[in-house]
Amino acid sequence: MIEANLSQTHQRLGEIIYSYYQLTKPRIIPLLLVTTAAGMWMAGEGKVDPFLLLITLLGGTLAAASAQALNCIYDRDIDYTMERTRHRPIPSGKIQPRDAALFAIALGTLSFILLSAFVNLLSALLAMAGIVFYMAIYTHLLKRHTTQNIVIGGAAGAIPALVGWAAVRNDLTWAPWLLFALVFLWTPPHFWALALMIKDDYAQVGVPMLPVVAGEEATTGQIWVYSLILVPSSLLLVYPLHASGLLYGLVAAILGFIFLKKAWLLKQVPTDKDLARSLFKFSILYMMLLCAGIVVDSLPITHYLVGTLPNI
Ligand code: HEM
Ligand SMILES: CC(C)=CCC/C(C)=C/CC/C(C)=C/COP(=O)(O)OP(=O)(O)O
Repeated sequence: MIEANLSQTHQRLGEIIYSYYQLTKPRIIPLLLVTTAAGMWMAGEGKVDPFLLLITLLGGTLAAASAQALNCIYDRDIDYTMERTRHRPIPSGKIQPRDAALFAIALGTLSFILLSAFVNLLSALLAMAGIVFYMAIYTHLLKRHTTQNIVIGGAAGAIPALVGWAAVRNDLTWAPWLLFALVFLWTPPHFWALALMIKDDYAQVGVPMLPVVAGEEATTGQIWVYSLILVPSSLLLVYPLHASGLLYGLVAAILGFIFLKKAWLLKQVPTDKDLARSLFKFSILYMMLLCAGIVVDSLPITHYLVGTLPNI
């Protein structure tokens, strides 16, 4: 009897922990951290202190989780109506908004304390700016009011790259701002490709995502324009900034070619959901590999190997 009660309590506790985990939209956080790591390695020119890395990624995780939990509280009405989001912890009644708010405040506070105490004030303030921008500008001001919601709001998702650089150098030069710009330019193709697939959901709750208001043709046209700016911009890290080298340049060029091809194919058949899905999925791989390219390119072993290549 006691054993059965204990096992029930364990199970209940497990469910509660899982619900809080879900509240942070955990699947998105790893890619945000990958952009932070790219900023760190670029700033450290291949050498990053493991303790600094750990604390920065932990602080970044806590800040992003806090931002997502706050977003879940604010958007609980539309999340309840949309099929994709109906099972989130707040609309499904697993977590009360008040408890979620306490959780989000605790995460945000912990992030600020960790980053300011063990990293530096600039990175802590940037992470806080990310939370405020995502909530106040994207979620509150823009999401339900303009088709440009994710273009301007996308700046929040680009801040973790700045956090990474600032954690190592305690400043912000052209190179981190370019990395910021790459994530910023990448966000519209990333999100609109997905929005093309789930536009009926957004239409149902009156969120003016571009495909809902302007239609598929205009959206794929915009995706194409942003992709056309993104791909050449990614090479600016090599020249004129010299913040990354030829290996990264090669990776960026190959990834960029595939990105442009997928965006172009989608532009030809704007209603094809498979092409939209393909671009959305590739957008995630693109950002992951682009950042991996920055990291690998910065490593001393890469410099050594590139140095041993015969001059052409
Ligand atoms: C305003 C900007 C953005 C919006 C509106 C947006 C929106 C979304 C949405 C609605 C999903 C589907 C998630 C779900 O089904 O619950 C998604 C997936 C995803 N997003 Fe974004 N996103 C944005 C920016 C970013 C940024 C900056 C990153 C990271 C650098 C990112 C990384 C991801 C990843 C990794 C997934 C796939 C998650 C999975 O495996 O299901 N997103 N995004
Ligand atoms: C430094 C720092 C903490 C930055 C915060 C970055 C951050 C949390 C970016 C998230 C971007 C994102 C996935 C938005 C989802 O949009 P949505 O909320 O409209 O998606 P939904 O339709 O799934 O709810």
